[in-house]
Amino acid sequence: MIRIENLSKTFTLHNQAGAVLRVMEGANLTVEAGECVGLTGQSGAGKSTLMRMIHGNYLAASGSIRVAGLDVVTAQPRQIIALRRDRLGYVSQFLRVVPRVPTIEVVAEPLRRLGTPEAEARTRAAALLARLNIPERLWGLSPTTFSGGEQQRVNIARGFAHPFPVLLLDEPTASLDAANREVVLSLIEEAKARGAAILGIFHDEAARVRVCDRLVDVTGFTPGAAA
Ligand SMILES: Nc1ncnc2c1ncn2[C@@H]1O[C@H](COP(=O)(O)OP(=O)(O)OP(=O)(O)O)[C@@H](O)[C@H]1O
Repeated sequence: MIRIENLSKTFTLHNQAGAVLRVMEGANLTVEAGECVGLTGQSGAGKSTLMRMIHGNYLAASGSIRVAGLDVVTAQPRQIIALRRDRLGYVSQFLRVVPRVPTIEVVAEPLRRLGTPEAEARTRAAALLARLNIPERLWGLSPTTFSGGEQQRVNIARGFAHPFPVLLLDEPTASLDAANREVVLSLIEEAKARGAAILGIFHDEAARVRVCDRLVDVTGFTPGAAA
């Protein structure tokens, strides 16, 4: 489902005399269907950079990243847009939304983009919002003024609305209380059970132990570290 081979990444700092940072070299990683792999490694080791490359936000210097059959390193932008629409979900830590769009629409939108009938999309969105304990009186409001934890839960509801075969999770339990953390861990377990391939960053160690089948330390992908 995710197959990364011999991946390298450099950053060119155009505002600093074109300095080139080599941040990753010879990275290999596979995530199979039904498996959850956790990325570890100290701050700055490259966990987020790797996730952004898989999502197609950062361009690799070389190597390949096959996600549900598409190599995102060489793919055209429209192919990446299609991949994100139906096969690759990404739950980042922060919600980014268009102002004034009601919460229920924010959550239903990924389904509507796939052609799900309006009523069905809203029913699914409502079920997820209820499960994540977002009070119904807030569903018609834009989430822009919600608390950090509420915004994170709206983001999770949106990320889990469509049963993506591949999911990237960036600290999905970061600012949640115990009850909501439990809901999110159950959603992850259910996604694994239906065969999703999941790659995540979990600073919450207990969460990591519970949902991850394997851990991969990205420090091994630091230039010079590869054997
Ligand atoms: N857009 C960018 N431009 C230049 N350098 C970057 C950029 N993004 C990341 N880096 C560099 O790449 C390296 C890896 O950063 P990254 O954010 O992937 O680490 P991380 O393991 O996710 O860290 P943390 O746990 O602190 O979030 C760092 O040295 C960082 O400074």
